[in-house]
Amino acid sequence: MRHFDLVIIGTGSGNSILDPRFDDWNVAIVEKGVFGGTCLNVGCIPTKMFVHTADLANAPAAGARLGVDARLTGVRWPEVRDRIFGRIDPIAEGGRRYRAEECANVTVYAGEGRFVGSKRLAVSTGSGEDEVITADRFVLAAGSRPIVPDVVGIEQVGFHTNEDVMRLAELPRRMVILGSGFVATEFAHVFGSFGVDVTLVARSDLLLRGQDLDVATRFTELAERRWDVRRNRKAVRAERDGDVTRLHLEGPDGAEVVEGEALLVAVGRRPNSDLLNLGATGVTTHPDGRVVVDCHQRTEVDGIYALGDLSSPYQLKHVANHEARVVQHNLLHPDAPVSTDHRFVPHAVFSSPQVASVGLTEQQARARGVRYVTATQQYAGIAYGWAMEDTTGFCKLLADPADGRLLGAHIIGPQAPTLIQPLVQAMHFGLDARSMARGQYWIHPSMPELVENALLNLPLDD
Ligand SMILES: Cc1cc2nc3c(=O)[nH]c(=O)nc-3n(C[C@H](O)[C@H](O)[C@H](O)COP(=O)(O)OP(=O)(O)OC[C@H]3O[C@@H](n4cnc5c(N)ncnc54)[C@H](O)[C@@H]3O)c2cc1C
Ligand SMILES: NC(=O)c1ccc[n+]([C@@H]2O[C@H](COP(=O)([O-])OP(=O)(O)OC[C@H]3O[C@@H](n4cnc5c(N)ncnc54)[C@H](O)[C@@H]3O)[C@@H](O)[C@H]2O)c1
Repeated sequence: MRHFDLVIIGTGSGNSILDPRFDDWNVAIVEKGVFGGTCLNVGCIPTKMFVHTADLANAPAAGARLGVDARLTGVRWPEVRDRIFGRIDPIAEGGRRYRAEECANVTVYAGEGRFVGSKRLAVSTGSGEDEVITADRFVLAAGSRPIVPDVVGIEQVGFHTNEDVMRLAELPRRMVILGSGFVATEFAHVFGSFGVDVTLVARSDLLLRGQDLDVATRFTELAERRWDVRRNRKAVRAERDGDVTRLHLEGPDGAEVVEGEALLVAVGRRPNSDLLNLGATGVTTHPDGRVVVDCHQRTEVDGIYALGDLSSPYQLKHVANHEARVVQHNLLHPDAPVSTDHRFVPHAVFSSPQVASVGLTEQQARARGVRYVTATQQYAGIAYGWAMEDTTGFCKLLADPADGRLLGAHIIGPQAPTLIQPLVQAMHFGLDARSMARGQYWIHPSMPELVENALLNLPLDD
């Protein structure tokens, strides 16, 4: 039985832990899927390559209003798809080859890991025979996977998830998307822009309902102009009839049916902890399946760490990367561990319009009884937004009226993920709203004046 100094399960963020400081460690990496994990292969990176392409496909329609007549004459889906994965796949394979062939201290196991005892992992290698390996330390970085909702017949209809929808052989004429969060709204933008008729089925009253209420409301209003949005619907049954998938819904007006040539399921992701038989090694999980870790990313078992979607309350790549850096430090310096900082985790939804957010929403501030004031600045009210003739975007801020400390920031509109970053910085480094607004130049006429004016609008105590 081979024994290692360290075994890493999962090659998404887990793979980034190894740097030259680990060159004299005997390490095994276990990966059951494609090297590089979700973000590279089926998540952040390819989706944003499709989103960028979708934004271009949308440009002619947006131009007409401003007197620029252009026409979208077609989207060459097979070329778009192959261009994107022609860039992604070699990176995944290159990463695997580098670890397997060029890192003398690293053994790559291509198979599924499953604990069979205390710090004992069985790896299925496909040959029928499992290999059991042991280690002093483990890093659990096994990520998450799409949830399949409890809908009668769904397993039989051949639904898609983010794992395969970006590699469709051809664009469907119509697509039904079940879900109303990040994945659903990003893919609705992509496929809708490419000419697919999108029907979005939301269980809730609002799309992106985790966002600040004003943002979610505005996003939902705009989405209803682009896609066939069915809100407050419960999907009860799915069936396939030739090329068509039908989804039977129950809603406020009773039963109805939506249909399309493709069905995309995007109703959230669950941690892969259930695949690891963690009980055998003493690692515990929360009721939602997340591995229990402390602020140093340590599980309850000495020497076993966890990170990313497997354990985090945030299923975001920048969070998984941050947690991987914490684990990396703590493996090297177990007697001087550093902590994870989850205080101000931003996120962005790359749909259309774009959305970005950090800190408390107004509904969270109210529920927590926090004293706050808010201010909202429309894009239309700053020079560049006015020049663009934007009529729907805004920046909303929440701050402590006593000291001007920012509590939350929410932007919906062009370049929202970029515009939010100075606000993330202000929150991290404790910069108050007044100093931030008045203590520096803001380039005129540029988009960040949106942030400047939102800050100036805050009704802070004198
Ligand atoms: C469509 C989509 C778009 C996204 N876009 C963004 C975005 O724009 N920005 C952002 O911040 N986040 C985004 N995310 C979220 C982001 O991709 C994840 O938060 C991040 O990739 C999680 O990284 P991880 O290392 O925890 O897990 P992963 O990258 O999923 O890595 C886990 C790896 O472990 C392997 N594995 C699992 N179980 C086992 C086992 N038992 N044995 C061996 N190997 C195993 C898996 O095959 C996988 O390769 C997106 C997610 C999706 C689905
Ligand atoms: N831009 C980004 O950073 C990005 C992009 C994609 C995914 N992600 C990450 O991946 C995670 C998963 O994305 P997601 O969109 O799958 O999940 P999500 O949690 O964002 O949204 C899931 C939605 O599905 C709804 N839902 C749940 N069960 C349902 C059912 N049976 N029928 C209809 N609707 C149902 C929920 O109410 C929720 O609104 C995100 O939370 C996010 O952390 C991030």
